[in-house]
Amino acid sequence: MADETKDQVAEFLDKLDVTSASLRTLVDNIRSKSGPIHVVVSILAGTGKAEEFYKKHIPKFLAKFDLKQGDDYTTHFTKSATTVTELAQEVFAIQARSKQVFIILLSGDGGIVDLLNGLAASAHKDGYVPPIVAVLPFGTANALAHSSRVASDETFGLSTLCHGSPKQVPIFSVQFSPGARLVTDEGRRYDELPQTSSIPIPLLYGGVVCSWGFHAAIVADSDTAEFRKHGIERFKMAANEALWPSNGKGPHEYVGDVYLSRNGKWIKIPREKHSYILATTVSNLEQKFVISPASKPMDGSLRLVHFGPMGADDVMKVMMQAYDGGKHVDEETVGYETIDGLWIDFKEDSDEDDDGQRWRRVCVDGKIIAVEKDGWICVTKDPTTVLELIVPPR
Ligand SMILES: Nc1ncnc2c1ncn2[C@@H]1O[C@H](COP(=O)(O)OP(=O)(O)OP(=O)(O)O)[C@@H](O)[C@H]1O
Repeated sequence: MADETKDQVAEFLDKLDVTSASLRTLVDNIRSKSGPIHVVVSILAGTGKAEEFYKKHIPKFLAKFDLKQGDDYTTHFTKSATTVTELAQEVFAIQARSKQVFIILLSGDGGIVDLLNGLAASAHKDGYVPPIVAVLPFGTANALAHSSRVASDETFGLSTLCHGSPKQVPIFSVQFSPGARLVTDEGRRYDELPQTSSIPIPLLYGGVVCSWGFHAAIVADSDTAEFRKHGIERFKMAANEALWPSNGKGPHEYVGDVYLSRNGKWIKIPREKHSYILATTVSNLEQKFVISPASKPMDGSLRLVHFGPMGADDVMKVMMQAYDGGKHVDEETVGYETIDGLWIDFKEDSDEDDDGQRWRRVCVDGKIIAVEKDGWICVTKDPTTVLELIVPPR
């Protein structure tokens, strides 16, 4: 963290008038109903700066609102990749049966998706009170935070936390064919996914992106401790390897049948091979990477960006246009449409070597799922309010 940034946060805190902050009202309201307050610090998110920031600023910040650690709020530092999911299932979901839970989350998109999935089963039951979450963006891409303008100044989201108000996080569900597995531990492990309770169909919820092809590949390939050291550059490094692989082949042409649904009708994309299939509820996948320029903060729309096989230079050109304010969607070669759902039948047929699996990797909000040979996924908008996120005032 740059010294200048530290000073800007400290300066903001010194000048903060807590009486005029909407957080004052929110905290008073939550405390009057004995609602619990939690701070969750994802210590390995991004380049690992969340813990340092927490220690320097958060207890001091919360003390301004008469909140003391232990008495008024509980702090949780992640101990493993499953800490946030476990907290959501074992603590927050139970409390949310009757109370408004308030969570300050120092993490990237991964912390949000873990909360969503840990709470989703409870959220579909009567009496559930959606927790309010304030995110301080300490991840690599922070897509949800950038798209909802949470971190539009230099206070790491503290200004939004003080002056913003809660809004439903629009979500989608992704159902997978039964053999799909969650890829963890830098691609070395394959874990079971949660299932719908009634039928053995693996199911995940997302609030940012579901992709297959080039995007999923670079997220998957760059999710190693070695790549993570490079911060946001890790995506560009992985992109270069995917576009100009060392075996001299061009970028992979992903084989499958892709259908989108709109107004109750399923339409097949008229192409057997693809480079990029990406459904998203947000505008920005990174601060400057505007994948869906028509999406407005938390507008509840699901949009699809897609294109067929292209040479490496052309794929790179499309990506650069996305970095240039989202101009790629005006290209004739790029499909961009509002959808209600997405279905993919994977036709990548090799399963003897790693490559079959490799080309059937799907990304849901940064998580990587390997789908089995002849498998499928189905993405659908879900109207349930699982979480509310504090977003800036208009
Ligand atoms: N103590 C820990 N031990 C092991 N893994 C951890 C620990 N803390 C966090 N993680 C993992 O690190 C990852 C951090 O994800 P998160 O999305 O918050 O950050 P990011 O991937 O850098 O950002 P973004 O998703 O915004 O690009 C998650 O997979 C999380 O489970």
